[in-house]
Amino acid sequence: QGPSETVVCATRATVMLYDDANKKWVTAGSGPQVVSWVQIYHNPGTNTFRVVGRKMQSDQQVVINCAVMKGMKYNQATPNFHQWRDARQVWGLNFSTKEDANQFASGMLLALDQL
Ligand SMILES: CC(=O)N[C@@H](Cc1ccccc1Cl)C(=O)N1CC[C@@H]2C=C[C@H]3CC[C@@H](C(=O)N4CC[C@@H]5C=C[C@H]6CC[C@@H](C(=O)O)N6C(=O)[C@H]54)N3C(=O)[C@H]21
Repeated sequence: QGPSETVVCATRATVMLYDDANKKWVTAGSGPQVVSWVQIYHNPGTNTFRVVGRKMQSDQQVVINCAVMKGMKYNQATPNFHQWRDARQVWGLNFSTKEDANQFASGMLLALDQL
């Protein structure tokens, strides 16, 4: 979180990427598939939002750092798996509970609404 950023929401999720070449979902980041702490940051100065996720393990590896684009479609494919496209790839968040999923979705929809 930068100095001028506030946290819109924060949940646990496994961050995934769709590997178009091999037509399969892969977990983002290197090493073992662990749950990440995924937050949406808001920079009120520029009115921009970004999704930042860090593995909940010792190295806190950043596995996603992606801008929320105006007009982006946030697809709630299932109650526990939500996805969206950015310019280059498709991101997926696999939530352990519907509550976590709903928490994140409401933060994302709020962000999209403010852009
Ligand atoms: C028009 C458009 O871009 N369409 C996108 C969706 C979209 C629409 C509108 C705006 C943005 C986006 Cl993103 C699109 O169709 N895409 C995005 C890439 C994704 C890839 C595969 C196929 C395989 C079937 C489906 C899928 O992924 N699905 C089903 C639930 C299922 C749930 C869990 C995740 C977890 C890992 C994998 C699994 O279970 O092993 N998995 C799944 O298997 C998960 N799908 C999709 O979903 C595909």
